[in-house]
Amino acid sequence: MTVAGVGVSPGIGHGPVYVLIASVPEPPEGATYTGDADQEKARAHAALEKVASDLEARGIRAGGEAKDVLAAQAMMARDPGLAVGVDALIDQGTAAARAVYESFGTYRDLLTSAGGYLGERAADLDDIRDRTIAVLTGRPMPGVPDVAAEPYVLVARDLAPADTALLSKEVVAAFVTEEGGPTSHTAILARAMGVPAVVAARGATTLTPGVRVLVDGAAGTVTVDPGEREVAEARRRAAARDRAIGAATGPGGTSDGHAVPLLANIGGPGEVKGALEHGAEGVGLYRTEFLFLDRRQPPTGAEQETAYRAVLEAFPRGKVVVRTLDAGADKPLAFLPHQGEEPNPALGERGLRLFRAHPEVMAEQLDALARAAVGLPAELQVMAPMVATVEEATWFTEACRARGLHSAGVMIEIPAAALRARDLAAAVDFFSIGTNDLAQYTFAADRQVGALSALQDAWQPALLDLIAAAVGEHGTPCGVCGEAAADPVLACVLVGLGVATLSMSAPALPAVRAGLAGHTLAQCRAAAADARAQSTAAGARAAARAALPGLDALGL
Ligand SMILES: C=C(OP(=O)(O)O)C(=O)O
Ligand SMILES: [Mg+2]
Repeated sequence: MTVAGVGVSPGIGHGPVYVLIASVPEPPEGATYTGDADQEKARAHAALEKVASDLEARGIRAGGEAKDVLAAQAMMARDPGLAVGVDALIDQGTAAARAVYESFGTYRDLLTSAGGYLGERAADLDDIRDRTIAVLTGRPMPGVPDVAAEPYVLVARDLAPADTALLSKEVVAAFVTEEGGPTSHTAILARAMGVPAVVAARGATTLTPGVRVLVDGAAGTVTVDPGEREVAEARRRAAARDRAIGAATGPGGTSDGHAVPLLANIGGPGEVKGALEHGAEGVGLYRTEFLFLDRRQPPTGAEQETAYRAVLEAFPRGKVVVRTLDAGADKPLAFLPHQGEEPNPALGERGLRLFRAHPEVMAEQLDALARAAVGLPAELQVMAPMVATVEEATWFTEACRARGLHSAGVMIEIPAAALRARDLAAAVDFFSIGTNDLAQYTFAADRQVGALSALQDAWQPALLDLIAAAVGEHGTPCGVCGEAAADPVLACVLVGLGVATLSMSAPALPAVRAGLAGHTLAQCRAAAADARAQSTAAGARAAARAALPGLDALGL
């Protein structure tokens, strides 16, 4: 049997299925136990202690801030008051699992009514409750195991950044999700980790836990219980492709010497090593929001400065494009609450718009960036996300210049900005096209929704037209940092459209480098023209391939 989806991170993954459990069912009201009360209490205490020590061990493995957060959670599980509450309920005949559920409920109400920082701890408490109930009822633990005897294939409805924070290639053989499109965060994280991934795979969560599957992250297939020969053949093909693309080295460019700097998209200093290993010439998109996610307080200016400096130091001769905080919509931040629920978060107060509502957060970030660059040779460029108008672009660049940040640009990810790039060009030093959001807003298709993944296809001719409009003839340099740049065929088309730099998840760099090195600038231009002459995404892809004869030999 094969489950089909959309391949978003190439490579072959093989291993047993682990289905991510999102929640543990509530133990039935009025549940009782048979047997001895002391034994039931001992079971409850042992379960709480197991959860506490597991959390502590995970914290030690993760280190950093996660260690403190998990240690604090372990302390909650060992709270004597909680145990007293559980015991009292067991004395009244309530089963241990239900007693745990109800005692945690009392604590939860206290925390949420206190509000603020304490209120935000309610989610931690729910996590401990669910874990304890899972132990008591013999159910699988919610959350993702971060150690395993053998790398597993993680199957989920969707994955949040917090689910994957502790994972690595050594633990996960592949990701498979039912939701998500090519630009969803599951896809971006998988590519950043170099782990094969298939999204929009309907029915994947019904796969039997433990069954072995073969995931082809390029073809978008998940084959259940494959034969040994099939696995070996898939691995052989992937290795041959890796060898062919690994032969291209050095700075990015076409075969006739048109330079196209190849840059990395990173989420923090932790990804610098991978970027360098894959030959990144600099950073084209530093998504700073990862420094702010899952925090109850924003990072201090000094903490930000350290993170930015670490990245600038790693690229003494290259450029580093730092994007200011892109919060809101799919990246909500606990300390920057919205005024009420937004009915359409992707169309709401996000990116630069949120910064305008909280100018003190932007001031602190820009000041930290200016300090981080002092005395370093790297070329720091700063850009704002979600800019729609000249007025917004001007507001941002003026704020940068006031702090001595000399290269200030904006992302082009809203159709209005692409259409009037000529006007914005006068206000900024550079552009970077975010094709993920540009596709989302062009096709009115939420990038998190798996069912709409076809509309997230960056080969859609309408998107190619908007990219051409953004590059324009204004002379302001324009790069691409959306996931479209990671497709080696599309990368040639983007260069043919006049895009100056390409930035992508680091593991995608070798294939893009090889694709460009196998073609001339004239071939890239012809591929772009042929693709734009088509009326469908499939037609555009086929036309571009036909104009790029070097792809087959590279296995691309
Ligand atoms: C690069 C982009 O930004 P993000 O994926 O972080 O929204 C984009 O929208 O293309
Ligand atoms: Mg974006």
